[in-house]
Amino acid sequence: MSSKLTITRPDDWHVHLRDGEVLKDTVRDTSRYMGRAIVMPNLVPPVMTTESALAYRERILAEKPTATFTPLMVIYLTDNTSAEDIKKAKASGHVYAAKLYPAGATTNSDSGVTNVDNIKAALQAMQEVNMPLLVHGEVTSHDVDIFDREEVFLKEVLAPIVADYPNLKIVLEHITTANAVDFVNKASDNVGATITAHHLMFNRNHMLVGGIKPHFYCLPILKRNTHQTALVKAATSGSKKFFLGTDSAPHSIGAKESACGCAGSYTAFAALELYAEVFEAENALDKLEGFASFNGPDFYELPRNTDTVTLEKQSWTVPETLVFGNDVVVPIKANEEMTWKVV
Ligand SMILES: NC(=O)N[C@@H](CC(=O)O)C(=O)O
Ligand SMILES: [Zn+2]
Ligand SMILES: [Zn+2]
Repeated sequence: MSSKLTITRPDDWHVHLRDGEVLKDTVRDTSRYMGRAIVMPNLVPPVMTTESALAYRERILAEKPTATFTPLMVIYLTDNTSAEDIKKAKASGHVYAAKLYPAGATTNSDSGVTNVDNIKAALQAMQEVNMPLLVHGEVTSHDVDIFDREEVFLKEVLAPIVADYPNLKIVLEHITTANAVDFVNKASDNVGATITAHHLMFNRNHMLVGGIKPHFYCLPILKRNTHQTALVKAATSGSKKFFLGTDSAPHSIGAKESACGCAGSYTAFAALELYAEVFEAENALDKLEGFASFNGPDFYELPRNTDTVTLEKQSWTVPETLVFGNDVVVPIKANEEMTWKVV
């Protein structure tokens, strides 16, 4: 086993950089070796217009990311997003996608879409201008069990969208089930999916056995180990439909370790290292470059990065906390050993 691995510079196709005083910390971590990042728009208030996306982009750039880093902006779909809004976003040259949050499904999704019928004009325009639809794929009805919400979304919401807009590019974000893997595999090449490092490394036992561990609480929630196994198989399969999206979603320690803790896990401090552990355990390190550096840009029809990053076999301990503005965030695998390091 060689102790070094050099791959084309990766990108993160789903990340939460947040805003304000924490932005310098998230931008530093994500830009450390990611070439580009699809920046999620679920701020308060959300990034709903081209103007707010461009202003947010300027705030990110003002935090002086590494010279190799480019933020790719996303607008947040609401019941009121029009075809004109989409065309304007596309024409800006800096908005690369629009995001469907079913209203109430996850962190800061209250202004999201209440019924997909309300965004027909926007979806039609996205199909026309070739702007990908990014999807948080969970239904929100109270009578659907939280562990079934992704599976039900596939049947009730996503399948009709795929059928009605066959030329629309769709990324099913942060997939968590074997059902989602099957759905994406059976769909056309216009349908892809991101997979997080934490959904590859963990299942619901990690979150719930031996005490409830809030830092594993994210949405869609970790599922049983059979689903985890299906995700690992998909990510390491070499299929071009699956690509790296960390869904790194930091919340301050107090917001997580709470009687009503926020959903989201922080992984951007060591994203590629976490994925490398998973791929190595599967004897699939040769598939990491496709997943991390090729499949995403190919799906988005963007050029692949042209320089490289090198991972080295190196043991190090994840800090207990990391600086997060004036507060701290507890990273995934806090106090635990890592085996790879980007050098
Ligand atoms: N994944 C999460 O658990 N949380 C994300 C929102 C999201 O991506 O659904 C966040 O913004 O905190
Ligand atoms: Zn989400
Ligand atoms: Zn997310």
